[in-house]
Amino acid sequence: MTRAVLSLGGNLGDRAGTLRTALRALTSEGLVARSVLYETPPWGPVEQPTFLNAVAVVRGDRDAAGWLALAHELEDAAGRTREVRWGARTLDVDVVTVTADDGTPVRCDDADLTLPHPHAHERAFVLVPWLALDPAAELPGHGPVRDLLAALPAEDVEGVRRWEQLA
Ligand SMILES: Nc1ncnc2c1ncn2[C@@H]1O[C@H](COP(=O)(O)OP(=O)(O)OP(=O)(O)O)[C@@H](O)[C@H]1O
Ligand SMILES: Nc1nc2c(c(=O)[nH]1)N=C(CO)CN2
Repeated sequence: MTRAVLSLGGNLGDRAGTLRTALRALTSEGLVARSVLYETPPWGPVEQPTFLNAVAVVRGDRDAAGWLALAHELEDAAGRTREVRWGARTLDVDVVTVTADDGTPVRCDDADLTLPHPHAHERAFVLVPWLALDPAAELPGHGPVRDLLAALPAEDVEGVRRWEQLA
């Protein structure tokens, strides 16, 4: 068994409906916990609409490649097409970390699967929902999520706003 932290986001179409459908699909995939939805300003160089984001923790029989395959299945089910890097999309599901049951983090350096996710430590849209879900969360190789958030510009962190009440 492994445990994966997934980041879900989207900024096209029915953002909340798409995210809720994906989160519901995770209930049959060993969903352990999920954050509420947050509204987040676009991260990165592309000018684009505001995102809704959430973080989910899942535990199941899949290995790291299996969690990535699930991420792609969810994106495909949301009608996502792959166009501009870091650009607008109906649904983006990133695998943030995968951990074995003994606590060992899985590390991968392939272009197809890099673990931990190479940008998670600098993305308030990942760290804020993750910390709300798990105050003891740690990003392997980077440290406590709480400390990573404290190191980000305040405006990045304050831009991430809770969009729905506690689930
Ligand atoms: N940890 C990971 N989680 C999800 N995709 C990954 C990961 N590591 C590598 N990839 C690869 O990245 C490729 C491009 O993903 P995608 O189009 O979602 O990029 P992006 O969302 O624009 O950028 P980012 O991955 O920085 O959020 C995917 O085909 C996937 O195989
Ligand atoms: N706020 C926010 N910004 C992003 C997001 C996202 O999910 N949320 N995903 C991106 C794709 O890599 C690029 N920028």
